[in-house]
Parts: sequence; C-alpha cells; structure tokens
Amino acid sequence: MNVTITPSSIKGKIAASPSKSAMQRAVAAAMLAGGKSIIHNPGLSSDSLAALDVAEKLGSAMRKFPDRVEITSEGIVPLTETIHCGEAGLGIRMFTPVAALSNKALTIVGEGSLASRPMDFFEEILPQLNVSCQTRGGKLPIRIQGPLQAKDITIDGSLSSQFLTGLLMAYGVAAGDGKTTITVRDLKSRPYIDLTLQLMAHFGVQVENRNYEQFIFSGKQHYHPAEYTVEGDWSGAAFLLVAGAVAGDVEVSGLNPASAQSDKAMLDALHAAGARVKEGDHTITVSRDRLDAFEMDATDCPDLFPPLVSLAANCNGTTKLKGVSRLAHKESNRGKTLQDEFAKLGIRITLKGDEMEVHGGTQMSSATLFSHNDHRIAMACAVAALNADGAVVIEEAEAVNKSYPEFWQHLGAIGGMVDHP
Ligand SMILES: O=C(O)C1=C[C@@H](OP(=O)(O)O)[C@@H](O)[C@H](O)C1
Ligand SMILES: C=C(OP(=O)(O)O)C(=O)O
Repeated sequence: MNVTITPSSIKGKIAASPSKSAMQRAVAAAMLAGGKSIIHNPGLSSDSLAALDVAEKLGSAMRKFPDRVEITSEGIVPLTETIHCGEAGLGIRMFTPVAALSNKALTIVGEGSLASRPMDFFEEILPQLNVSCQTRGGKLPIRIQGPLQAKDITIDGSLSSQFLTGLLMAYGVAAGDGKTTITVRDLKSRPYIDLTLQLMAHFGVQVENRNYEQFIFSGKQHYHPAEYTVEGDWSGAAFLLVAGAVAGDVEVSGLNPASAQSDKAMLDALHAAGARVKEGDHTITVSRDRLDAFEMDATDCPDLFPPLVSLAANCNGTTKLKGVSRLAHKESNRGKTLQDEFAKLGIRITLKGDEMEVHGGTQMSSATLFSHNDHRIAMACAVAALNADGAVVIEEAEAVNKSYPEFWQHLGAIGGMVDHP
C-alpha cells in the first residue's frame, strides 16, 4: 500500500495506542500462570496478535473481546509442532525459552524481516539448559526440545536484551529451590529489562536485579493469574509528539510518566531540541517552536532513532545521536535505511562508527520513499513529510501494522493530510 502525505499543520488530541512490548510480556506471563488472567487494552498490533496466537498454540484458551482478552492456562502444553511468531523479534526471543519448558519437539518460525535476524544465541545458550537446539546458520527456523532446566548461566547482553527477557520469563517457572543466577555481560536496552521484571512482579515472580549484571532467583516461585492493563505506547507516541514539535500542536494522552518503557526518553530529546513541551497527568502536549540541533545517547532506547531523525531533520544544525550500531538487526538496518530515505528528502545523514549525524534545518523536498517494510521507518518518513515542499509518497506503508495499526488514522485525525486506498 502507498500512502501520500501532503504538507500539513498538526492540531489535535490522540490517546496513545497500547504498547506491544508490555502486551507481549503480559501474554507470556498469563500463559505461565495456571488459571485465568485478564489483559485489558490489548490492542491490535500484528506483534501482539502473533503473541496471542503463540499462546493458543502453546495450549492456552483464549476469549477475545474488543477491550480485553481472557487467557486461561494450565501451563505450557503445545498443541502443534510448529509455533509461528509472526514478525516479532521480542516474540520469538521471549517465547522460544518459554516453549522450551515443555518436553515436546518444536519448530519455531517467523516471517518477513525475522527470517534474517540473528538467533544464534539460542544455539549457544539453550543446550547449557538441557534443551537441544538447532538453527539454520544462526537464523530461523529454530528447532528445540526441552524441558528447560534453570541453571546458573552467563550470557552476553550486547546484541539484544530480548534473549534475557525470554530467559527471565522461563526461569520464573523453572528456577528451583535455592539460588539461581543469570549473569549478563554488557547488557544493552536496559529499560526493557525493567519492563520485564515489572511484568513478572505483577504476576507474582520476584527477581533481584544486581546492577543489570546479575539476576537472582532465590527459590521456587510461581506466576499467579492476574488482571493487567496494557500501558499506552511511548514508542508509537514519539512520532506524534515529534509531529507536534515540527508542524503544530498535539496532545497525546495515556502516557504513564513513571513507565518503565525506554522510549519515554523522547521527552528528553524534545526538551533538548527546544520544543515547547507540557507534561500533564498522563498527557503530553507539544507545540512548534524554534528547534535546534541536540545530542543524545540512544543506545538503550534504539527504537527512538526513527522519530529522533524526523525531529533532527527539522532542527537547525547538526544533531549527534549515539548508539546507531544497535540498529543493524532491527526490521531493517535502520541506520542505513534512515540515511537512504532521508537523503531522498534532501536531508544528509552521516554514519561514523556508533554515531549518527543528522544535518538538519534545510527545506525537505517532495519524494517517493520506501519503508523497507519497517514500521518505524514508515512513521518517521510520514512525520518528516509534514514539512516537505510537496507531496511525499511512502511505499509499503502498511508496515505500521506491526506496532501501530491506527497510525495513519491517528495522523489524519490531528490534521495530517494522509491519502491512502
Ligand atoms: O523487549 C522489547 O520489548 C524490545 C526490546 C528492544 O530490542 P533490543 O533489546 O534488541 O534492543 C526494542 O528494540 C524492541 O523493539 C522491543
Ligand atoms: C525492533 C522492534 O521490534 P522487535 O525487535 O520486537 O521485532 C521494533 O518494534 O522496532
């Protein structure tokens, strides 16, 4: 699907869509708790729907309503040999160790960009936990056979935090009497682990976090069924907040200021760039003002790079963003993708080692852009297009469904001139 954005002024209010990061974790916890859990505000992102499908295939009973989903589980009892994780990086990396709690031979698959994202971690780590594991050269499919046994283990957290999230979730069930420790070297995306631990605690499992280097389970625990409400998504909201900063005035509600979500750091960037920001109770208002280049280390909030680049393109001067090497293995190679697509708008981006420089403040031009089937690239292009000198076409715009299926409708509702079939 192509979407055409005509330069427009932004004005309006939007309620943030539900966070897929929180939702997928809630599904895993509900699945691991014996009994009935209720998840409110589940949302319809493809990654969240894929998580519900995984839970069904792993034996949970599901009742879906527009505002909630009820998950009834008796533990991990796979109904099929193949588990399909859609295109969700977190999904596959979290559900693989969880599925390995069963003793059944399983094949874990996914689609789209997931087929080329690294999974070799599992081949190295799962055999140490008594799970046989084979991948195709470090990529999908992943063949496993458990049951996983929790043991003291040391892992590398520098590529992604998602593998640790999966192990923590599974250890919540598998850790036995006594003390079991996951030691992690060089953990990146740390706030995502806070979100994991928060979710686990909500469902009754406590883990001691020693400075993101050791995660300690002291004794046997159980997940308890619970009610949980999925928070508004700071990652998706970041695009709307930038739209307000560069093209008018926006109010986004449903954003928890105390959230563990890493992407609430978008507020720091908006302040640093000089945007007018008002922080209310769960509501953020951002209005256009003079914007100047800023510096930020986004190593631990890698998903902010796309909206940060849309903001930086509108800032006078050269914005410096650290952490770009974290983007190589997302839905696209996002450093390069942002460089290529923003070049078509006339914005020069340089990549030097771990740093990205965005040379902003010049008039952006009408162009045809390609999302690379990456939801965050599609949304970053759309926000940049608001200030172009003519229409901007975005190809494969349906990519937004992965995290934020309402994005085009929301952008239109706040004044973005969005044309699509
Ligand atoms: O745990 C999560 O929900 C996520 C963790 C991050 O991945 P990395 O830990 O690989 O950086 C982030 O990029 C991804 O979109 C979602
Ligand atoms: C990288 C992302 O997600 P995942 O790794 O879960 O596919 C994302 O949402 O930008």
